[in-house]
Amino acid sequence: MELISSNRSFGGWHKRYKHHSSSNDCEMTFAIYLPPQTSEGKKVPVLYWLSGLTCNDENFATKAGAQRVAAELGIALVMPDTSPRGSDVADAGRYDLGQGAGFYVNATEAPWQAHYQMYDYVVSELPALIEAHFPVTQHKSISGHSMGGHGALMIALKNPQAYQSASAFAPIVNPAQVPWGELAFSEYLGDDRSKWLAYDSCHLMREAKQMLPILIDQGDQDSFMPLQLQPQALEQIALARQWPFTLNIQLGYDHSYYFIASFIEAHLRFHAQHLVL
Ligand SMILES: N[C@@H](CCC(=O)N[C@@H](CS)C(=O)NCC(=O)O)C(=O)O
Repeated sequence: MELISSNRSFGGWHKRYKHHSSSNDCEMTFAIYLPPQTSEGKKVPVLYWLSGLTCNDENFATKAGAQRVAAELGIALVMPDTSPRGSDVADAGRYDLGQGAGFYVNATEAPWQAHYQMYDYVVSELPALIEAHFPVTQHKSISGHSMGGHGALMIALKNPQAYQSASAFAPIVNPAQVPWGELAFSEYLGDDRSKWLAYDSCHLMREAKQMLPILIDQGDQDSFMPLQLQPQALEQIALARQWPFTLNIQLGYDHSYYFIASFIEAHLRFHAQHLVL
């Protein structure tokens, strides 16, 4: 692991690293925010943040303003990249497929399967690396935005024993049924739609055996909501299953980090209720 940069922030440290990922078979970059409690020798729980299309580890770190409340609560933030990267990694020359658009799945189809193993990276490789090298406990929760909201909900629904809680901003809840997901899943997973369901939050919630608390915020002025996001589809399933689930529709808010920055504090405090601090 190689340190790229280190910045003091709200009494803690924001650090960026690169390392060779065995899952993705390429060099990956991630960021970690270590709150001030870790300087006092304390181990803290972790909130993993998964970003959306076109992002890398820096969008959330520089635009969401999460560090102040993470420092107050004593929660580390881990921010992976959104896909494998590099000149020998397949790409598509468009914003919603390929580099910057890994969709947090394990690709099975050429040319993607050689490097696009983001599910294994986020679920297994990265937590093992973080827990081996930083003063953190094994307690973790997961959150994300848009494609990363899909990633956070899908990963938590598939691994309810590994996460205390999950939250999302403007998530793609039904990727098997909307254009962004249909494109990505047909490329990464092939044309057999039954294989897509393994990564579809609506399907996973319908089938789930174990429930974990979920919070979603969605702006009603988000131009992607009608076609790509549809969080009400997940809410219907949650209601039918009496799931511990909250969907807040926020009036006037769009899809941007201005929206995320407005409600990230509420998400951090939600996760703090479920993590051992
Ligand atoms: N570029 C795309 C939109 C991409 C987009 O909105 N990306 C969101 C995540 S889905 C984002 O977080 N962008 C980076 C940023 O705002 O910092 C378009 O114009 O249609």
